[in-house]
This record gives sequence, C-alpha cells and structure tokens, in this order.
Amino acid sequence: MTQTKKNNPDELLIGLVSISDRASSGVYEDQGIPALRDWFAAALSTPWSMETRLIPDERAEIEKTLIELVDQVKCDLVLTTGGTGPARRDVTPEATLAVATKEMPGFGEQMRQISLQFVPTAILSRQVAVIRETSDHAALIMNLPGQPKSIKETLEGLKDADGKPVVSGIFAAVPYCIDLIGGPYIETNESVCKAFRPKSAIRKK
Ligand SMILES: Nc1ncnc2c1ncn2[C@@H]1O[C@H](COP(=O)(O)OP(=O)(O)OP(=O)(O)O)[C@@H](O)[C@H]1O
Ligand SMILES: Nc1nc2c(c(=O)[nH]1)N[C@H]1C(S)=C(S)[C@@H](COP(=O)(O)O)O[C@H]1N2
Repeated sequence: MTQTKKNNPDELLIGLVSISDRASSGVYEDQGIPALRDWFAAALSTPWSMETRLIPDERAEIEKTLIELVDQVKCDLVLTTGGTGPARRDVTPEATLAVATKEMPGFGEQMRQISLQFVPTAILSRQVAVIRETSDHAALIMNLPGQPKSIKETLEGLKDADGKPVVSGIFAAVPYCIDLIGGPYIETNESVCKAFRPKSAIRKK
C-alpha cells in the first residue's frame, strides 16, 4: 500500500484515477491520465504532485482505490475519469458515494450545466463530487466523464475567441473548497482558470 508522497504541507497532492475497462486491459491507450496531468500542469501556479491509477469499471476496485488515495496516500483532491454514464458497467458515482462522508451536490449539477455548452448528451453523466474525511485528513473527490476531451471542457469551461470566459469551469470553485477542508492554498494561472474565493479568504502574496 502506497504511503503519502507529499513533499511539503503546501504542496497539493492530486490523485488521478482513470476508470476504463478497455484502457486498463490495453485495448486502447489510456488518454485520461495524460489529459488530466496536462491540464493541471497548465492550470496550477502553486506546487503540486500526482499519484495515478488506471483501473477497470469494477465498483469494489474503484472504492478501494479512492480509499487508498485519500487515507494512505493523503491526496487533497482526487479526480476520476470514466464510468459515469448509464451503461451497466458504469458504476463510478456509486463507488464515489460509498466512500463519502459528505455529498457536494452542487458540483455534479454544475458540471452537467457546463458540459451542456459542449454536448447535448451532458445529462447522461451521473458524475458526483464528495468529501471523504478521516480523523486527521480530508479530500475532495470529483468524477469527470470518460471522453478525454471532457476533462478540459469541465474543469476549464467555455471561452470566447479572445479567451474571455463564457461559462466558468468547475475548477473555479475547487481552491476555496480545498481551503475549507484544511488542504493547501492553491493558486491558478488565470488565463486557464480563474479561481474564486471570498475576499476575506484571499491571502496576500
Ligand atoms: N481512458 C480512456 N482513454 C482514452 N479514451 C477513452 C478513455 N475512456 C473513454 N474513452 C473514449 O471515450 C468513449 C466514451 O467513454 P466511455 O466511458 O463510455 O467508454 P467505455 O466505452 O465505457 O470504455 P470502457 O469500455 O473501456 O470502460 C470511449 O468509447 C473511448 O473512445
Ligand atoms: N464535457 C463533456 N461532458 C460529457 C461528454 C463530453 O463529451 N464532454 N460526454 C457525455 C456522454 S456522451 C456520456 S455517455 C456521459 C458519461 O460518460 P462516461 O460514461 O464516459 O463517464 O458523459 C457526458 N458528458
């Protein structure tokens, strides 16, 4: 079992979990983890590191992986990609809710609203977000759809031709959520994603 890889308390440790029967069995190459890694590399301006997993659509394995990433590895944020749809094998939301101590329904609702700007099938995703708390740690866990392009779409939102946000991505709300659960203070590259915090929560540089 992997123990934490956090180098210092100010570093954001992100768990990235790609959930796909075919990518995990080698039928096609996983594009989920690379898309997530690339997005965070562009979006974050404060230190971060990642722990990655590629697993099949098996509820028990998803639950075990999420618990390990939060309780042992001590990730502050865990993102899953895949398995959120209505198909028989899609069980990521059920596994995520099973390891939750708190549900965050606004995230799922807002992610579907954002995705409707891109595809009319956005409502087919049952994606959820939750908090998992242990005695000495807490993490935000969020589900993203499996289509690799949906990662950037959901996290970053929609911009016009000049790069001005038309619809904010879901990540705008993540830094303050991580503040509130006791995680590190995250800052973003505003050209990719402008984080929102109440004025009283903004730290001066
Ligand atoms: N991890 C991934 N890497 C690359 N492409 C993916 C990945 N997950 C999904 N896709 C692509 O997105 C499409 C829709 O995603 P969906 O989650 O429905 O896949 P899926 O068909 O259920 O995958 P699987 O059968 O492997 O679990 C897939 O057909 C595939 O083209
Ligand atoms: N942003 C975004 N959201 C999206 C999509 C997409 O391409 N982009 N695909 C939709 C489709 S077609 C499906 S079936 C659901 C569930 O996908 P999953 O089972 O791969 O998680 O996500 C939806 N949400």
